[in-house]
Amino acid sequence: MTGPSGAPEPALVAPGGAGPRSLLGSPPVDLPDPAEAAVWVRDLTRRFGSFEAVRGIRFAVAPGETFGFLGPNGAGKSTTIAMLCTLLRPTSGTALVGGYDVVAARAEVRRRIGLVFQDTTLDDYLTAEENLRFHAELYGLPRRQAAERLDAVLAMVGLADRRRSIVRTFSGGMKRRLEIARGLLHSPRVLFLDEPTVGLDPQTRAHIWEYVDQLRQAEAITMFLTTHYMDEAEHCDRIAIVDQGRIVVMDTPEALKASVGQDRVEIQTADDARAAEALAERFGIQATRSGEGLTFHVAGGESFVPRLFAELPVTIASVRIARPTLDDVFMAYTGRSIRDAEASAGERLGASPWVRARRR
Ligand SMILES: Nc1ncnc2c1ncn2[C@@H]1O[C@H](COP(=O)(O)OP(=O)(O)OP(=O)(O)O)[C@@H](O)[C@H]1O
Repeated sequence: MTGPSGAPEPALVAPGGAGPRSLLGSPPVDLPDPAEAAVWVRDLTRRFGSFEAVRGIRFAVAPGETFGFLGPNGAGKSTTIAMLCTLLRPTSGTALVGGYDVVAARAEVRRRIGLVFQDTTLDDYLTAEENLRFHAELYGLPRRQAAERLDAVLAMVGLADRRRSIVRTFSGGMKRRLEIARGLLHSPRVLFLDEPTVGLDPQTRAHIWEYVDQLRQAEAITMFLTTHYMDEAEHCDRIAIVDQGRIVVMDTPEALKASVGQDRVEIQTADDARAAEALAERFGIQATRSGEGLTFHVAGGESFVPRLFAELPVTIASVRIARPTLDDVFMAYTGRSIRDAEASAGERLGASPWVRARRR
């Protein structure tokens, strides 16, 4: 796999900032001392029969960091999170959470983590408060401590005034917020959120993120989340872009976008097919066609556009230049858009009865 042409290879930055790393294929990441990391993962793999869902990933998350796994459906995000939460045994490799091994010290790991999963596990027939109390008992929280904590977490997710409502009457967004509150109840060191906003409408997703961002300030907690929404990855301190069981690249969202280095140019023309041919012949640019026109990437979009008008033998109706997004980063490092990756994963996954059963 190759990086974006001409772009300097971004570093796989491990907590502590220890030196640059090369990154593509299976990158040799220098890991910090396991004792300094909230999550520490070395060469982790997971196979299902002959299929390798997670293929030797390596990364570390610093205490207090919000770290995201960004990738299309089927990339191995949930499988990784399930291993880190001790719900699935790795095939090989090592993973430590809060300094404890996820295989050898499951109970220690479980005490230190909170989970918010894609599928709701709330009891619909209990009130918000009863759901939380049940969880506090499971974790053996002393009664007074539980009561205080319950007040705090309900306030944190804006549900204090709905504490006595039956969960069945909650909207999807409220349920997700309650799940986040529950995940935080026992004051975990690391909160795992697997696609925390999947299935919610854009406005509710934005609200959930407001709460998550506030939590980061209030709790100084480490967060590990997965998402296939590019915009959500922007909330992370660092992200790992994952594809087909591998970490393709890992850095801050800003550094990743800077590494792509090229602007995205979208044009609408009188004849897109001819324009695409001319772009290839005259400028060596491969443009992709969408319903709305042509898209391509160049360094210095603004200075390129006048040349385009002067040299393209087709009338240009409109031009739009955009700075790189995480979408472009995904495209640059994997060679396809996350939407195409999702579509092909969908075809692949569609055949699997296991996945069909899991999907709502
Ligand atoms: N128990 C299982 N048995 C067989 N295959 C599995 C199992 N769990 C996961 N897989 C396969 O492993 C691959 C990775 O799945 P995983 O759920 O980790 O992906 P993901 O990135 O989290 O995507 P999604 O958001 O759709 O869950 C997929 O191809 C999936 O079909």
